[in-house]
This record gives sequence, structure tokens and C-alpha cells, in this order.
Amino acid sequence: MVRLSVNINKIATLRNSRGGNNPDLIKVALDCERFGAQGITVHPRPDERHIRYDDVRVLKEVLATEFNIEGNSRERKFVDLVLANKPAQVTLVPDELGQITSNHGWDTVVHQEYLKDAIAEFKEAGIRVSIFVDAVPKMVEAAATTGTDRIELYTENYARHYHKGKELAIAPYIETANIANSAGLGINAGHDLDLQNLAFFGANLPGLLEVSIGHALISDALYYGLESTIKQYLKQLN
Ligand SMILES: CC(=O)[C@@H](O)[C@H](O)COP(=O)(O)O
Ligand SMILES: NCC(=O)COP(=O)(O)O
Repeated sequence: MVRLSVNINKIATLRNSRGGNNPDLIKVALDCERFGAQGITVHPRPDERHIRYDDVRVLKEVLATEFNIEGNSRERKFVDLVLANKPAQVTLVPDELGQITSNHGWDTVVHQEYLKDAIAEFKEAGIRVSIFVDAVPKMVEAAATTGTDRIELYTENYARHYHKGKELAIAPYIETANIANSAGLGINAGHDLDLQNLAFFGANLPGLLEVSIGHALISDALYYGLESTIKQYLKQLN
């Protein structure tokens, strides 16, 4: 079974736009769980433009499902936040300051030594580690030497090319998933997955354990409502 982790960044974006507490991020997270989501993902960014560091502390107290915190481990503030709150999983993403959204995976060849150290610190604290990578064989091969438990395949390219030819779009992902599986790495995936492209990805990616989905899912919820939307996403995965 592929698990669905709902990324609630966009709920925080909406809340922050008016300065109050509407929508209530914590209530939405709990409702996502109640509607069947198997995890909650947040990606606090240094400017706290959506998820605030305080949100992470509250979420850690109340969530019953898998808590996944994504972010840039080069920010010491982020590392300290994760170590203090001990989520089930941390996903390391090589964001640049001021990026609109995540737009590339780690260069695991160039940053191999850095990643080994960063990953060891989280693992010593008992936190499962995943690292965000492009579907490029040498990046996944080098990821396997860093000590990470999992990789998260960055799926924007798959999503962008899906409608032009889904077999071609998924091919590099299958190739890299096979490498990850042989190396004993768990596989997560995320970015721009949606109700159109998810089922094919879930059915054809060998060893896929978890997807984290935010932008499209929250957008769909405007039309279908949150409960129906989450159930529709879960249906794509089963
Ligand atoms: C790591 C990743 O794939 C991103 O999708 C991210 O979690 C979304 O971040 P934003 O919500 O800030 O665009
Ligand atoms: N890790 C990917 C994620 O959490 C959500 O990405 P998106 O669905 O907002 O593109």
C-alpha cells in the first residue's frame, strides 16, 4: 500500500494572508487524518511564509499519523527545529533562499560528505531520513552511500510530461526506483502529483512507499471538499 501524506503548506499560506487563524491549520491537519490521510507533511521555510516554526511544535503534539518535516538542513534553525520535535521522518531538500517552491533534488555526488554528516545527526536522534533527488541514476546511486533511509523522487518532470506520454514520463523514475530498491533504499515521491497523474505513478513505480501531495490536493478541495478530495486521492493509490 502506498501511503498518502497531505502537505498542508497551502492551508498555512491562506491563513497567513489575513493574519488570523482562519483556516485553522491544526484543525485541518486533524481532519486530514480523520478523512484517511496516513501522514501530514510540512515544509517550513526560513521566511515562515506558510508553515511557522510554532505550527511544527503544535502539530507534533497532536498528530496521530506519520509526521514528515521537509526542509533545508543547511539552515541550523531547521535542524534544531527537527531535532526538538522528533518527527517520524525528515526530508532534506536543497532549497535556495527565496525559491518560490522546491525545484531540484540534491546533487548527491557533490554533496555526499555533507549529506553523510547531516543524515547521521538526524538518525542518531531516531528520526528516519529521506533525501529529495531527481530521477537520475547517478544521483540515486550516490544517495545510497549517504546513509539515508529513503529517497524522495522529485516528480515535477513526470507531472509535466505525463500528458504528452505517460510511459515515457515515468521511464526514468522506474529506472531509478530499481536502483534504489537494489540498494535497499525506501522510496517516497512528491511534487505536482495530482488526480490525473497519481494512479499511473502509484501502479507502476516499483517499491513506492509514500507520496506527499499538497498544491493540487488543496486546490481540488476547493471544488470537492477536503473529505471527498482525500478519499479520491486514496482511491488512486489502492
Ligand atoms: C519538497 C517538495 O517537493 C515541495 O513540493 C514542497 O514541499 C512544497 O513546498 P511549497 O509549498 O513551499 O511550494
Ligand atoms: N514533497 C512534496 C510535497 O510535499 C508536496 O508537493 P506539491 O504537491 O505541493 O507539489
